[in-house]
Amino acid sequence: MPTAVQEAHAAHTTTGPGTVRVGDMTLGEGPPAVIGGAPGGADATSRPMGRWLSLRGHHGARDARRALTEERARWRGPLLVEPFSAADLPAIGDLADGVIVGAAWMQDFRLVRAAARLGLPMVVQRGPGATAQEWLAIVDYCAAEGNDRVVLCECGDRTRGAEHALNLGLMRAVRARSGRPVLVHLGTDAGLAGAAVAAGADGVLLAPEAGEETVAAAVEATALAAAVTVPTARRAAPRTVADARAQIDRVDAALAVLLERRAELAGVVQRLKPVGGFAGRDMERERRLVAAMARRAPRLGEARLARIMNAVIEAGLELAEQDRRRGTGR
Ligand SMILES: O=C(O)C(=O)C[C@]1(C(=O)O)C=C[C@@H](O)C=C1
Repeated sequence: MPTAVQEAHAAHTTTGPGTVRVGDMTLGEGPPAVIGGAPGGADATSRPMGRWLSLRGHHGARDARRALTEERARWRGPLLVEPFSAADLPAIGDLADGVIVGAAWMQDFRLVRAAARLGLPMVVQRGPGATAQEWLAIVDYCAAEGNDRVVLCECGDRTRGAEHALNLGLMRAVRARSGRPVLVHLGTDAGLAGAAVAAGADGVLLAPEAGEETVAAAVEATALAAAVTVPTARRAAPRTVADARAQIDRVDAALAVLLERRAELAGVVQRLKPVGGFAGRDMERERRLVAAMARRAPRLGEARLARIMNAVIEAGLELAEQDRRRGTGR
């Protein structure tokens, strides 16, 4: 059964780009992907959907086959690899699920073509300062080798002061123009993960060394952004019952994501308060949060919102008490 986030995101894809499968990850469909960062242990609540590895840092000094075999021992999921040179391609063909054409490689057409001939999905990064035209030219080089499984990745431009200025407008335009899934490279900072997805990205790339907390932040921000952007972005007035119901379904999918997150946070409060659960109920706090919501939902108004929020809050308290009894709370 699809999750609420997948349902919320489905609308994104009916008119969105084509899809590219990398191992068992589908880019351009379903929830936005988070690729890279700490693989997460058995008890991790958030894991990346895929990982990537660059062989460039070793300048060819490290044996690609050995590096990839080691990575495979740590990570069984989808693996993308950036070669240092054409010499790395046979190992990548045998052990990886996709190739990354790094931002610094954009002008190396021979390497791009040789990599495309592996037949694996390609993630083509935009080099600093490169125009949409130059970026999309790489896609044509891949296509010329019979490889149409291309994903684009916005990596930003170097600016004075800030090292990494992402161009989300360019990313959005290229996604629409090329009909291909697009990722945004965030490095070790997940702060723009939600903004990237809200701007239309199909996922984000984190630095391979990004820690578990960064992965968790990116997973949460991208899921929430996908859930809330899709229903509010499509405000065309529905004309039939089926249309209106389809739009309601998308809004409900977003609500489900938010309600799940709210329950999780309310559970944290129950564990931290001196008296948690129903016994520690704080009606003044509830009244204030309803009043604040009524300012955003004036047509529903305080009285109706109070009924809705009472049910939401009681469901959260029930769940928190159940978690406490079973010792399962996060
Ligand atoms: O803020 C608190 O004290 C909570 O316990 C959280 C919460 C909520 O779900 O928002 C739950 C119960 C309280 O009556 C008030 C608010």
